[in-house]
Parts: sequence; structure tokens; C-alpha cells
Amino acid sequence: MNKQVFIMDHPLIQHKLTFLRDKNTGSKEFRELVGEIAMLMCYEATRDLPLEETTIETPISKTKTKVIAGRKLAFVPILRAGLGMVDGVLRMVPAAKVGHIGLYRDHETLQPVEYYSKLPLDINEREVIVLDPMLATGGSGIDAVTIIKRSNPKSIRFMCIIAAPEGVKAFTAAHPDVELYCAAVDDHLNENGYIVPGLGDAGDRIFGTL
Ligand SMILES: O=c1ccn([C@@H]2O[C@H](COP(=O)(O)O)[C@@H](O)[C@H]2O)c(=O)[nH]1
Ligand SMILES: O=P(O)(O)OP(=O)(O)O
Ligand SMILES: [Mg+2]
Repeated sequence: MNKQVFIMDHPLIQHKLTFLRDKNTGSKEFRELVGEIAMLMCYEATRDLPLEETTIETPISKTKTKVIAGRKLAFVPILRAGLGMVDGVLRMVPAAKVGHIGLYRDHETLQPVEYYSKLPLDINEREVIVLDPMLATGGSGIDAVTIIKRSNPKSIRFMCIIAAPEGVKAFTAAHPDVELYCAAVDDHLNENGYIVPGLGDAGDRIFGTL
């Protein structure tokens, strides 16, 4: 696998993914699982954030200790399904700002259609992590990153829960500078552009619009 792609095979993530895929998992549990997986993935995707030394006083003594250095984060969920990942990642990095990009897939062409974009004003000072549970053809992820690049962020990473091999190939070819973090790369896309075995339509399962 391409060095730009990180598969998070931690047992806790893989265990939760099994219940996420199950068609008998209802919206409430599905939302909770998406949030928990996003939180665990965020832990790994931020592993290389630089630290700097600071001095604090414990109840016992002064001590030198570490905090995350000046680098600031922004999360950008792709609507709607990416919204399900926001609470989980904010639990890890509560000071991060959140932008939004609205894209839906045209059911006939499978091409993404942009309908909304609102990014933090200071995004050019931030490291960005884009959130979408599914990378299928890759079209939505590719367009979202293209839109964000126009605002010159310091870096961009893309976090999805399940990717299709077709999406990984298209995404890494379009944005070779963007690291891709996913919990699983599945078998293939079906004729309707759904990931097989996948989990169905993530947005519909999160918001109960099946
Ligand atoms: O199995 C699937 C496949 C896609 N989605 C939704 O579509 C987009 C991603 O599709 P691209 O073809 O990569 O543009 C993603 O935002 C999901 O919301 C899905 O839910 N399940
Ligand atoms: O990518 P889509 O069309 O599945 O959009 P949504 O996330 O709103 O379901
Ligand atoms: Mg959807």
C-alpha cells in the first residue's frame, strides 16, 4: 500500500467497525460508533503533532512538562455524513475550529455537487483534517480537498472510516501531498457506487433518513 495511506488496524477500531457494518445496528448506536471510531482514529492521525516545553506547578512542586506546540487544527466534515465524526474528534482536540463543506453525490453520474462551504477565516494558519466516513469513488474527498487548498492551509489530512480501492487510487493520484487515514479498505464498488461490503449509506444511517 502507498506510503501516503495509513490503515488503522487497532483492535478497538476493528471491533467497533464490525458493529458499524451490521445492518441490524440502529441509528443511535450507529452514531455512537462513528463518534467513537473517529475519536480513536484522531488519536493516531495526530500522533506527530509537535510538543513544546512548559513549566507548571503541581500541588507538590514546580515541574517542566509538555503541551502541543503552536500548531493549530481545523476539522472539516463533508456534509452530511462527516458530521457524525465531529463530536468524537473534538473530544480529542476541543480547541480545534470546525469548517463545513456540503457535497452530495448525483445518483446518476456519481459526481459530487457542491452546495455549501464555510471555512475558518484563519485556516491558512491551521493543519486541516477532513472528515467523511466513506471514500467511495473518491470524487467527494478529492473536491473537498481541492476547495480547502484554495485557502492555503498549513497541511491537509483526510480521515475516513471505510475506503474503496478505487477511491484510494483516485484520491492519492489527485492529492499525492495529502495523507489518508482509514480503518479499512474494502473489496470494491458496486454498480451504484456503494462500497462492498461497506456499511450502506453513512449519512442515511447516521440521520435515520433511509
Ligand atoms: O458506500 C457508500 C459510498 C458512498 N457514500 C457517501 O458518498 C460519499 C462518498 O462518495 P464518493 O463516491 O467517494 O464521492 C460519502 O460522502 C458518503 O456520504 C456512502 O455513504 N456509502
Ligand atoms: O454523499 P451523499 O450524497 O451520500 O450525501 P450525504 O452525506 O448527505 O448523504
Ligand atoms: Mg449519503
